[in-house]
Amino acid sequence: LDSVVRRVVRRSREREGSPLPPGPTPIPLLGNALSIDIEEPWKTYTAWNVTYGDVLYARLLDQEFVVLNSQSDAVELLEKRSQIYSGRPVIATIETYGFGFMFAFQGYCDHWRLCRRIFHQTFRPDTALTFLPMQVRRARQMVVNIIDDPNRYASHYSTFAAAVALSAVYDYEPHPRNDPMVHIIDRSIHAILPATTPENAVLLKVFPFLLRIPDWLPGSSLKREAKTASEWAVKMVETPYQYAQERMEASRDPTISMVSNHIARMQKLDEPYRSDYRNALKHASASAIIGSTETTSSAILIFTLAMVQNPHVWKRAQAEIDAVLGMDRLPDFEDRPFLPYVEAVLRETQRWQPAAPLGIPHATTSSDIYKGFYIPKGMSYIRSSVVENIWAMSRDEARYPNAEQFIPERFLTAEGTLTDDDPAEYVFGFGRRMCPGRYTADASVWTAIATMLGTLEFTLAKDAEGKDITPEPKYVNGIARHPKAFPCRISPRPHISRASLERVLASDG
Ligand code: HEM
Repeated sequence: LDSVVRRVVRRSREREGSPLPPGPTPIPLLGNALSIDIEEPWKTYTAWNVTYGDVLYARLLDQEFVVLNSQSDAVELLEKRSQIYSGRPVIATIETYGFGFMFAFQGYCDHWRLCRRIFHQTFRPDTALTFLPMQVRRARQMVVNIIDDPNRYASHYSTFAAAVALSAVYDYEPHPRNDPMVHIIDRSIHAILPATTPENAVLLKVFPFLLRIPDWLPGSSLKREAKTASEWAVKMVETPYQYAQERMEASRDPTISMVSNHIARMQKLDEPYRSDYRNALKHASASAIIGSTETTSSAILIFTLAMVQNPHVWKRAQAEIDAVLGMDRLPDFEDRPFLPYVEAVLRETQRWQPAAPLGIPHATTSSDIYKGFYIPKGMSYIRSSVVENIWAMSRDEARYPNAEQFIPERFLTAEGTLTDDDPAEYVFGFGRRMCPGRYTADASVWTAIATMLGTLEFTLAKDAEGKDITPEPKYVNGIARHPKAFPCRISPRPHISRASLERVLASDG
């Protein structure tokens, strides 16, 4: 009791009379747990905006959240005061599930710094440019796979997303289907997803004994899930790394990838720094694969949903592509500046259903005062996060009238040129923890969308009686969010065939 009293006194001294940001009144112990939509908390925080304003405070059991609903506050704190806003809260389940290697979830420490530096050397804007031809080739291969087997479109999207990352990081070219490395990634992501849902994180925190109960007792499924996930985590870190290492040793021609570049650098280092570096390289590499697969494929799924629901959009985009490129060429990056409507479709895809609606929570390394409010320190006697509510930014009705609707035209001027409003300024997060894969992500999603628009049509699926099936998407929610595959019909445009695409792919080399 004495220590709790001391902490409360210390905190009230720190606060110097500044109140916490406004928010609904918490009830003892549970806090606001009963009024937060645990499945989609971003929607609750967005709804609270009206009553409590842009900066608000909520508590869920012993976790407290300062939620930033506006882009300007997120820039003000997470960017301009990034020195103290770049930590991460501890998410109990991540470690338990064996995914502590992901630097996205590590605090503001030296290991995170080294991982991020290694990552940045490969994915910064100028080096990311070298991936563009590979990304175009992969997008075209994805369309061939869709034409071959349209019903498994969601799986082709994840293969595309994984293939881009695997090429860049390990110089690994997966098979279009049933690739063993893609299988490891898929299984790992599915194993870790439950750990990132707030329900499981809270369950494990409140009932940590769930991890210790015998396998045969009811309730032991969490323990089993955690064990399976940890096994996949080891495979995820080690298998592709070994592949790259062995390939490098066996080959006389130098391979070009993040891992081979850094292994070469590492040889010049002395122990023990060399083993720290090797660890960081393995962790940065596996983080890149996990960070890119779910988010990139989610964006393409969201795009597909928007196209099926709004056929006038893909028709207008195709008219633009045909007018600029003609009918005998597929979009490439040099066409990008001349396709403003396609760009507007990309922006609206990112805004309409952001793939990471709350980003990844930040934590402060010391307390702060902002707009007269007290912002608690990340690791005080209760854990505090500072959350960027990307969902709320995308739902700002003053900036995006009819925000629930998919309207690419909102990013175009009356003359058809692009406006200055680019959701990339918030969908990738803020400050020192901002998504370091964003240049590659943007290029992957653009080339996927542009290639699909140039080659495919998106219509409603029909039921057994020939009636249209209207998709009612269900979302899988965690830190990242994606719609589950829904019935739809994706077919080649009349002038496109598998053979014509194969010819293009052969000439791509
Ligand atoms: C549409 C695609 C993507 C979206 C919407 C997205 C979004 C985000 C967001 C919101 C964050 C958290 C930022 C913050 O804390 O403020 C993040 C972090 C991260 N992203 Fe992405 N991302 C995407 C693709 C990628 C790709 C392709 C990669 C890898 C090549 C990647 C790797 C990472 C990593 C490693 C972090 C953690 C950074 C850190 O904690 O220092 N992401 N991403």
